Amino acid sequence: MTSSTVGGAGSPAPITVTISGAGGQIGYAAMFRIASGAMFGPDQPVALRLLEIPQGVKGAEGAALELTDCAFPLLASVDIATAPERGFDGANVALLVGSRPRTAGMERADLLAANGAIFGPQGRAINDHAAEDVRVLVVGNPANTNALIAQRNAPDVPADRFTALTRLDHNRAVGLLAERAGAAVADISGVTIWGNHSTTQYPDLSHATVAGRPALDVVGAEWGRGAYADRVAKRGAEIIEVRGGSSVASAANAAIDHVRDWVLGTGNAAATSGAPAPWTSVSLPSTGAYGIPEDLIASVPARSINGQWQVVEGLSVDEFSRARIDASVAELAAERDQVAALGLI
Ligand SMILES: NC(=O)C1=CN([C@@H]2O[C@H](COP(=O)(O)OP(=O)(O)OC[C@H]3O[C@@H](n4cnc5c(N)ncnc54)[C@H](O)[C@@H]3O)[C@@H](O)[C@H]2O)C=CC1
Ligand SMILES: O=C([O-])CC(=O)C(=O)O
Repeated sequence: MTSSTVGGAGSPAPITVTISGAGGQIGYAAMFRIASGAMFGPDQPVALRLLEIPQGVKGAEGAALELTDCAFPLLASVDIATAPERGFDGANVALLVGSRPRTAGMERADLLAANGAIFGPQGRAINDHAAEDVRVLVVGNPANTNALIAQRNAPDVPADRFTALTRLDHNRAVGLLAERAGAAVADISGVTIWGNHSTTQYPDLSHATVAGRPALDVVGAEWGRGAYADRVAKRGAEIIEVRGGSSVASAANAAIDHVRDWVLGTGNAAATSGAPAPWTSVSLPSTGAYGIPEDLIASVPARSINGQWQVVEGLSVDEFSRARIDASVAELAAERDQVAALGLI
């Protein structure tokens, strides 16, 4: 709908980013940063596709007007769509943010059915219309199972292009650890979020370090495996209680971090230098690593190398961690069984 042209001769072709639920809060918080270059860097133009349902279109239209008013040099075009087929046409990156929130008295099966009605058709539209290199990040809850539904409805797209957001949980875990340890965020590494983006997730400090020292020694295992892990897992509810609304800017920031690291890489330099690369947490279709069944989309430690997520394998898992990982994976398996029973996958 609005349109401008970027760059001159030699400028790379724009990357098309589709945001579903673009008229909502996270979409609004994400799109200006994406248009400013936060996702792909200062030399890469972007084309934005804003996908909404009719009730949400006004929000997307208003945001598009403001995008024009920002005069972002990297923003090649903005289009608004209500049909997924058009919204995902040629998409290189798909951020699936719009979903059906749980309302009072709603059963989990009703929630999964309502989301199946969104993520099934969106998966099919991605399958049929997105660019060959499409990368999908599901933000809308229940994110892991919504990603599984979309993936199963897109049989022609490589399965590992479907991911769900646990980077927000990861960033929360890093931020809260740095705060407790009195350390800089840059001094923290080796944190992992395992399992589901839900309160069963396991924020794991077993391999984390603070300025090179084992994190569980720095903060104490009792706190690190107790109150801390609990607070990370329930941080979403804490934000809702304090703010009176769910996380928005931090969720948009995490989605941008996830896609930026996926496309630009977390470990390219280390892969060639032989130095250990930092990892992050990503909900990926399981490779079977760490005993996670292969048909689940579960959070694991991962690095992106040459544009592909690779699970960090071979980390030791003690009895405590095993039980916590298994509990969250069991919840994912139960969600998978429910959507399978509903015929959604
Ligand atoms: N994975 C994560 O870490 C996090 C996930 N979330 C989830 O992200 C989702 C979005 O959150 P907000 O932006 O705050 O919600 P919001 O309610 O402000 O926006 C959602 C938008 O999605 C649109 N929408 C609904 N169905 C759609 C469809 N079929 N196609 C296109 N658009 C559709 C709505 O019209 C609305 O504008 C929620 O499910 C929330 O629970 C939120 C924070 C963190
Ligand atoms: O519970 C919500 O809707 C928001 C959410 O996922 C989070 O903050 O982690």
